[in-house]
Amino acid sequence: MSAALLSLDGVSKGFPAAPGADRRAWARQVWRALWGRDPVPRAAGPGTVAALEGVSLTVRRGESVGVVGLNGAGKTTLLRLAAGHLAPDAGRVTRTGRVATLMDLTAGLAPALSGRDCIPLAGALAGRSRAEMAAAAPHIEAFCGLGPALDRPVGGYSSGMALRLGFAIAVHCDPDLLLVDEVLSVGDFPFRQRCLARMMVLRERAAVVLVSHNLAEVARFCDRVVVLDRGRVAYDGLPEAGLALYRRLAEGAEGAEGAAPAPRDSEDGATPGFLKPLFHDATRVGPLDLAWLDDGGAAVATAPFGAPLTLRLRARLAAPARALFVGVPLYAPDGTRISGLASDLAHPPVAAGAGATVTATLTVPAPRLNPGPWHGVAVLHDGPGTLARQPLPPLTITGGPSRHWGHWTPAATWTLSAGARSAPEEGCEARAKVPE
Ligand SMILES: Nc1ncnc2c1ncn2[C@@H]1O[C@H](COP(=O)(O)OP(=O)(O)OP(=O)(O)O)[C@@H](O)[C@H]1O
Repeated sequence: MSAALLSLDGVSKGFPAAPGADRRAWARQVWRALWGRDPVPRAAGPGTVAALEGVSLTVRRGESVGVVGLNGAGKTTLLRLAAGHLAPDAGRVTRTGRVATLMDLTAGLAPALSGRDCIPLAGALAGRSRAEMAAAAPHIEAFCGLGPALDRPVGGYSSGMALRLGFAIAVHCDPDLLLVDEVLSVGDFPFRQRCLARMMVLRERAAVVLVSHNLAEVARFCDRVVVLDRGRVAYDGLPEAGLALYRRLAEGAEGAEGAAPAPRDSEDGATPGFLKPLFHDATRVGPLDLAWLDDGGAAVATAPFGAPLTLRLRARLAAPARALFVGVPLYAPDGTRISGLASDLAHPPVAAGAGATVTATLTVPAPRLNPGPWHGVAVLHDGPGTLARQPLPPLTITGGPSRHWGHWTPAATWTLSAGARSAPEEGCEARAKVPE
């Protein structure tokens, strides 16, 4: 497992709700900065808005985490705590490595200075040396694409221009953790695409936390989604289920008092962690009936190496669905995700009424998966929403090549020759085929 760059452990944060309390809160911050503690321990009371309550999450190198939630859910507060701009009232925030933030477009940009002169200034505020920023400056200038405007005072920049400069500085500060709060929305479409592409490169060796109301961008960029609901983590896991929950919150279906509890990871300790979160919206679909089938249509728990694999899904709809399709992420015995198969790539989504039985079959004619217990998940979608996410039944692949490496052994042929002069005339040649 890769290194944790950010951990929030039971973090709560409140803000004074009473008019005039701002000054006392400011004095408290100063006291805390000077003495490292509050003048008196503070608990969220009637005069306090609880922005975050008991939030725990860990962000690791290589992750791109989208944070979504309705207005006032606590997203910005979470990011400001993560960046160290705010101190928690309770709990602990731990950061490792270099952090870069893109939360306030004016941060590090002095209105009277030119964009070019702001580069070392913003770098210094992020803890980078003058030499580091001098080395990064040509890349920053090229990435932001401001041209001659880079020599104009930033006080006259539009918000999109400030974003270009701020983003270019943040990503070229070589951060381990990049925290981005919604600001991308002010960029034009081509620049936003460039930002996403750059963040994709960055996440290979760092981690990115992106607060956004743009669900398409979150779906495209993030491999994990945290949904905040009134200061609490309502969901933390794969984007598809997280965004589905967010949409329901937005529709008011789950945000209201007395609504069904937010879907969470299965409590079932037997399910490997990499298959989670599991999810089932019982108001829309019954449990998924899943089976691996042999050639004769009988359910099997083992399959010989190389034999065709057929998975069948059946489920009864409890509510009408407009665009049903199925996704099947496949995981190797060690938990590595090796593939994802989606029915909508081969077959258009289907509509059905309440009471209908959905049946889907997936056949992989020559999978050549290496021996061992394979895992997977069946995900039943209705358009952008997820109805259920359930583990596949156990499947063990048996037999196969006498030696094997990695996750699969493709059908392949070899030639091999050896000789003093030109092969194969003077040497010997061997032709071999990997066994079927
Ligand atoms: N400085 C502050 N003083 C008082 N209340 C605050 C302060 N900052 C945040 N809050 C309150 O904390 C709650 C969470 O705010 P936060 O800005 O974190 O939400 P958000 O999810 O980022 O919202 P949005 O989507 O509207 O940007 C809100 O009720 C907000 O009014």
